[in-house]
Amino acid sequence: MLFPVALSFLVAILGISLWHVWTIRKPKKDIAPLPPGPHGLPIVGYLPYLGTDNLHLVFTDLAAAYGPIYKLWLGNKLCVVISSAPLAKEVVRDNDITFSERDPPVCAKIITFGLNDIVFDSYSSPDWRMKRKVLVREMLSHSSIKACYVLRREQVLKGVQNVAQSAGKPIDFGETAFLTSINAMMSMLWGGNQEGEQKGADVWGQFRDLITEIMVILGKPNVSDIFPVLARFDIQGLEKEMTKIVNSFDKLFNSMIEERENFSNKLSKEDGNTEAKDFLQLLLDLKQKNDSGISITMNQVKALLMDIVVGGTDTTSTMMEWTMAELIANPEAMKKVKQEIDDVVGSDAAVDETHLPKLRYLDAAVKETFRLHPPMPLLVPRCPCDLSNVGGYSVPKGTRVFLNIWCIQRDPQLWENPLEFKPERFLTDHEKLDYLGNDSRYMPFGSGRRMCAGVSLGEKMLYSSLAAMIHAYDWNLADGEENDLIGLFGIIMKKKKPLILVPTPRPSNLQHYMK
Ligand code: HEM
Repeated sequence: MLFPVALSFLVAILGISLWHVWTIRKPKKDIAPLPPGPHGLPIVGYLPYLGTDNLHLVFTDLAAAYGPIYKLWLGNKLCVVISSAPLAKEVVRDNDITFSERDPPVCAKIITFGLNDIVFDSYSSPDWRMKRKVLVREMLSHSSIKACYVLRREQVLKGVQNVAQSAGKPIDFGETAFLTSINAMMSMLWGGNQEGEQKGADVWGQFRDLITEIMVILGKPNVSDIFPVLARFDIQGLEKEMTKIVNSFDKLFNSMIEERENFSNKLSKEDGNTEAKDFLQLLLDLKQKNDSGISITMNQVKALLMDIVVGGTDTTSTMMEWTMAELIANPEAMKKVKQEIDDVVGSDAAVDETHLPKLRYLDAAVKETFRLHPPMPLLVPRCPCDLSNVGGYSVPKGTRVFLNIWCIQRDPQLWENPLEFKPERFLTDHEKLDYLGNDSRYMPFGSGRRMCAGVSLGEKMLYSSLAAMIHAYDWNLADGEENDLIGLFGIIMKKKKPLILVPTPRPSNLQHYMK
């Protein structure tokens, strides 16, 4: 008697459980399915199949198999990859606010003084708005960028002068470009009043080394991001390394700030003049002024400095290297760029920023390089703050969304002969495309509310340094070197092999940079 009762009880429990599972798993009528995607392994998901380099290429191959929107699991993280212009538009324009969150990696939280920066802070935080306003409207406004032009120009001239020491010898062009852009950036950040050239050079050298280390660590996949439950063990030791770096940065920032505060006090006592044009002073002034309605903490000041130094230097110099590499590989285009610079600047002066609007072919060549080699081929991943729908598929809240602009900017349906370097396309059929992300076929600086905050400064630094180098020297590939145009995926996609070139001075032009 007892047995049939127990059996019916068990059947009832099983029935209820099955019904429960069925109702949970069964997609609700009005909720679209998740995008298709490859199967992975239990626990680790698709992670073992991603390989160790060139994630954008793996993602592009998967798009050929699964379509312009697909999902994959990396550990227990759901990721969605978008690889077509119309779907990218749905994300960054039509649903911009929903997709304006980030999903910051553990190491990014450390290096940004606890998400006190702009790149990784949450869109919904009022602080993010305030910081972005400070950077875009105060520090990088048209008048501020103009005001620190002298500091930038001095470093471009120095960059050209430094190359003169290696005339006729092979040099690593990427390294030269990096030195020029970090020096220009540091000068704008801090250069107005630093005491002692040598001291400045030493500190800038330390920044340079630290930035390189940050890029290496941020570029490594971190087990703590994929399995957050393991984060406290820091299995690869990356968080420990990043903490060391942020401590070094902190020391450098503290000494810069202290030195500046002492210097400003001294000045104001001596002659009542506290005005300085560099970014550090602008930030410190804002921190002190309460009447501006902006209340910024010291950690936010440091994190903003970090965004500028890290976000603005490697990107700019990497693009100098890629553009030079494409011009070396395409001598006809190089000839046109050089001819245009010679026509506009002549041999009576050095390149300066007033020449840039007239260098239309150079502009087209740089844009074409951004198309083929965007330094952030997957942008900075987005994260929806709510369940959303893209291309008829559900993208749940918290999904990490990659926009594969590398794939979109080489899509044969959008670009004629997409693999060819053809600057002319930006003078004819694609003349209207710019860096503002209004057209989802082309967005090397991103798009929408989270697009790059430093476009105009990055553009000025890149164009003026490159034009000056081409004006002052002829550049040729060093003997035995290859110019292979292959990228290596990382937080910034650089050339896999460095570009080793031999500079030959163009004496009548070079003299204007040596003063
Ligand atoms: C060639 C130079 C540069 C390139 C290619 C570049 C590219 C990018 C990209 C692709 C993003 C992500 C956009 C998105 O998610 O849609 C970004 C974000 C950002 N960039 Fe740049 N960038 C450059 C220069 C600069 C400079 C010079 C600065 C500052 C002085 C800067 C500051 C930022 C900041 C603060 C963000 C985060 C914006 C946010 O999340 O709200 N960048 N950049």
